Amino acid sequence: MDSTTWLLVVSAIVLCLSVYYKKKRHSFKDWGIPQPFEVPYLGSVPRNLWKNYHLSDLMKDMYNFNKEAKYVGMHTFMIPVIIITDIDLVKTVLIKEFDHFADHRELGDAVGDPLLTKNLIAINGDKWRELRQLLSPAFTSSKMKLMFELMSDCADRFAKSFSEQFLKEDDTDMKKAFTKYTNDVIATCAFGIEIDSMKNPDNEFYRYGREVTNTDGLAQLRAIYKMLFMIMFPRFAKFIGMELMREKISKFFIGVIDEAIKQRDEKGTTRPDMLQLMMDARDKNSKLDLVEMTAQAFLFFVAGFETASSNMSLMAHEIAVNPDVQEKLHAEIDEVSEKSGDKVTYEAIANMPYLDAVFQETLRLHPQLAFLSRVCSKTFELPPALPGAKPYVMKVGEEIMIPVTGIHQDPTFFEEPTKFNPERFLEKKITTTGDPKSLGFGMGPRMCIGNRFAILETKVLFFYLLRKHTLQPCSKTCLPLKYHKFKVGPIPKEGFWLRVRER
Ligand code: HEM
Repeated sequence: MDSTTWLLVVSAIVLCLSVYYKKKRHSFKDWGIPQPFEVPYLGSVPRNLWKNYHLSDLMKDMYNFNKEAKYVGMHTFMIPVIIITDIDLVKTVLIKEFDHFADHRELGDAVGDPLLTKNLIAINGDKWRELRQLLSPAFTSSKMKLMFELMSDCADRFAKSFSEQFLKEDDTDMKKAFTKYTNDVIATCAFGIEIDSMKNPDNEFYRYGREVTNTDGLAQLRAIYKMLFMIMFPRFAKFIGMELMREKISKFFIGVIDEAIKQRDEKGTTRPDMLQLMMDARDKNSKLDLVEMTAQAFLFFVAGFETASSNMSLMAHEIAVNPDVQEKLHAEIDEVSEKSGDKVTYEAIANMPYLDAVFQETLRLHPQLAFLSRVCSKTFELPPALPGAKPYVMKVGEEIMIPVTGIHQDPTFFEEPTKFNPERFLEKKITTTGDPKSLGFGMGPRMCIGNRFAILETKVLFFYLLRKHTLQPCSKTCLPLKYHKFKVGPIPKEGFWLRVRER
């Protein structure tokens, strides 16, 4: 081909692409919805790739893009998204009008693995309502009280191994250590299996847990883009055999649950764990089959393993770099320890206001999810984005996001928002449930079902850990803390390193 032909071909391609783009992209501006500059076809995604820009920075920018607006618009690649920035409207979509925004984006047919598509977070509509109702009794305070012993044993054992392994080290990889604890807690509470990952880090649970929640290098970013590709081009993804998780892993987890159920059914034994509660629900109305039970246990495993351990790492980091906070926490732990002796009780842990405030402040300053997401399930008219603009009618399938990091760092809600200050939660003006300014566990009927579980396992861990240890920054500690742009969660590039010393 000569150069003129090349030029014609390239121009024709560019023309086709721009006509297609104009036809497909959402014209937010026609509705008076503010929208920042975006790259054609990629939307706001590239912002996340240049400079040191983390997803939470994107959410802060979107929240602050137009302070007058109730919502703004952006695209994730070609998918249009409405970002809700008005706090009353946040409450409306998450609670008051929940029926219109009850769904999550589905992974679609391309993701064939039932463990990823049949779990609570992935399903919608009546199926979700039924399953949520069925699983909710497993997470009540009384059930947490029953599981407390299992957690407490793991925390006590973990703290002892922690001393043996890390007191002589100059620096300790805290996230790696905490995933061993969260792995053991969730294995015992969700799967009914007792493991000691500090002593035996080669167990399959721990190995597969690390694989499915891999946040090293570009692995996590690759997985997210793969997932978006599967959502946008499901048939092509299926055709080329794309998979999000190795089949071997899925088979392993189904095998574990199958074996545990068989053993309990045969021997007639019971155990105060999540599997037992699902088995009881199965016996009452037989709505849960083996794969569905495994899908739930698997989701609890992933959430418990990764989200909870990241949150613990951030809490440890803030405790280490804020000696005044650590001092107050030590004082509270010593007081409770004196009264309760070697083994702490559920009631004692539940009545530690400073420990609670440190947990809440960690989740405020470093929410695990930078945004909450909902898909419109019934047409809904949003009020005008700006005074004088038209109301926007959201259609079924359109997506909204709530920019959690933007809200959590808004100085009108939190004085000196970037400062780690647990005292603000001692005043009890803000609660983690039912307050649209505090969204670390989400809000409304679709909020985190495991929030009590996560709070309890974290508190009991820090009780046993800080009773005997002091946490200090070391040469590898990321200071000031900066999340790595390629990680989805709030994780620094170098990970979470601290020095641990005996008190
Ligand atoms: C500190 C640890 C954790 C944090 C910060 C966290 C946070 C969240 C958030 C923000 C959501 C979305 C809520 C929404 O969209 O409104 C969520 C959903 C969920 N979380 Fe957690 N989570 C944690 C630990 C856990 C644990 C330990 C479990 C299970 C044992 C769990 C199970 C779930 C489930 C099943 C959902 C989906 C609920 C639904 O769609 O109905 N989470 N979590």
